[in-house]
Amino acid sequence: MSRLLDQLSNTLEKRREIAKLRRLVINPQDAIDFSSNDFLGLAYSGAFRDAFLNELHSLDNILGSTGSRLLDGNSLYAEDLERTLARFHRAESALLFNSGFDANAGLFSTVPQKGDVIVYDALVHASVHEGMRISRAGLRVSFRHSDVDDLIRILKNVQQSHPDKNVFVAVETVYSMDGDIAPLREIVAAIRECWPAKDNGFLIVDEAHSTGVFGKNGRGVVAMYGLEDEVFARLHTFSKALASNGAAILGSPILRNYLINYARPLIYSTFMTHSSLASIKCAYSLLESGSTIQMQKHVHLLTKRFRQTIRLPIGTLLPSPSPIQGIVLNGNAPVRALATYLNKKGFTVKPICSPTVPKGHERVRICLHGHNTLEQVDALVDAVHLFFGSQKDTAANGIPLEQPKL
Ligand SMILES: Cc1ncc(COP(=O)(O)O)c(C=O)c1O
Repeated sequence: MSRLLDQLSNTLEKRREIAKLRRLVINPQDAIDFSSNDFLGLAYSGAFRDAFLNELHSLDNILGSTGSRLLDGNSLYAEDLERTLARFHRAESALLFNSGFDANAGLFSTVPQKGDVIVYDALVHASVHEGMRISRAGLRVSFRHSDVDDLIRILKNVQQSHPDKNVFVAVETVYSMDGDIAPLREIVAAIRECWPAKDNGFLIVDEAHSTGVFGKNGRGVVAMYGLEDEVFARLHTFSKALASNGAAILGSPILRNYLINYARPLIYSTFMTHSSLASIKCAYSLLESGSTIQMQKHVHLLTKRFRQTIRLPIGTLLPSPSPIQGIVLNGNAPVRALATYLNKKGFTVKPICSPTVPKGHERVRICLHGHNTLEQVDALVDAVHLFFGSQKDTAANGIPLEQPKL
C-alpha cells in the first residue's frame, strides 16, 4: 500500500475506534420511514410521478443542461421557473442553484464585503459555515441558538465595533436537527432596533426544512409570518419536502445579478438538468394548486399525535413543533442503542451522533411524513416506550442512559 493510502486508512481506523466512522447504508425496503426528509411524502407520490413524466414528455427532447448556466446551460425554461418561484414566494427575484449546499456556499462566500460581519445562530447548517469560511467577512460570531437576547447583545457590540460595516444575521426557519422554529419576528425586531433605516443589518434565512411544510401552500415560515419584505435573502431547497434536487435564493435583482457574477458554485459547475428543473416545476405546481395541503395538514396532525402520546424522561424529547423530532440521550452509544432497537422493530430512524451534533446532545432523529399513518406513529411510540421500560436506567448494551444536559 502507498504511504498515502496508509495515512488514509489509519485516519479511518482512528474514527472507527472512537465510534465515529461514517458509512453508507441502504434502508430496508419494508421498514417504515421515520427518518427521511420526504416530509410531504412526494418522493413516492403517484400524482407527482405522473405530473413529472408528463412534463418530461413535453420537454422537446432536451434532458441535459449541456453546460454551466453562464455558457450553454441557461434556458427560457429555467428563467420561467425562477419567475414562478419568485411570484409564489412573493420575492423580487429567484436564482436557481444545483443544491442548497451550493446556494449557501455561494451566498455566504461572496456577498459579505471586506471586513463585514456575519452573526449566525450556533446551529446553522454546515453549508453556511462552508461559505463563511472563505468569505471576506472580518468577523464571524455565533449567538446562542435562537436566543434573541444574546443576538441583541452581539448586534449592539458589533454596531459599536464595526459601525461602517454591513452586518448579516444568518438563521434557519426550522432547524434541521432540532426541528424548532426560529423566533423570526423577534429576530427581525432586533435587527430593526439596531438599524431602523434598514441600511446596515441584513437577515438571511434558510427555509430548507420549512419549504412545503409551513405557511400557506407550503410557502415557508417567512411567508407564514408575512416577513417577506424584512428578509435580505431566503434559501428554499427542493431536496427535502419537494422530492427533487436544487435550491433557489430569493432576493433583489441586484443580489441575483451579483451571485451570477461571483458565486463560484454557480459559475464553475454544469447547471442542473432539464429533468431536475421539470421535477421542481411539477412540485411547485402541486403546491400552488393546493394538492399538497392535505399532506401538509396530515404531517402536522401526526406531529401532534407523536408529541401528545409519547412519555419520556423530562428533557429527553426536544421541544419541536415541526415534523422533525429528537429523542436526546447523552452519548453516541445510547442513541445508537435506541436507533438499533427501533430499526429491529421495523422503523427506519437514525442516530445523530457527535460531532454532527454537539457532545451531550446526541439524539435519535425522528421525522414524520405525509405518507405515515396514525397507526404507524402509535406503533413507533409504543416501541420507544418499550425500549425505555425495558432499559430502566441502563441501555441494552450496559451503557447508562444519563439524562441530557440541555
Ligand atoms: C438547513 C439546511 N440548509 C441547506 C442544506 C443543503 O441543502 P441540499 O441538500 O439541497 O444541498 C441542508 C441539507 O441538509 C439543510 O438542512
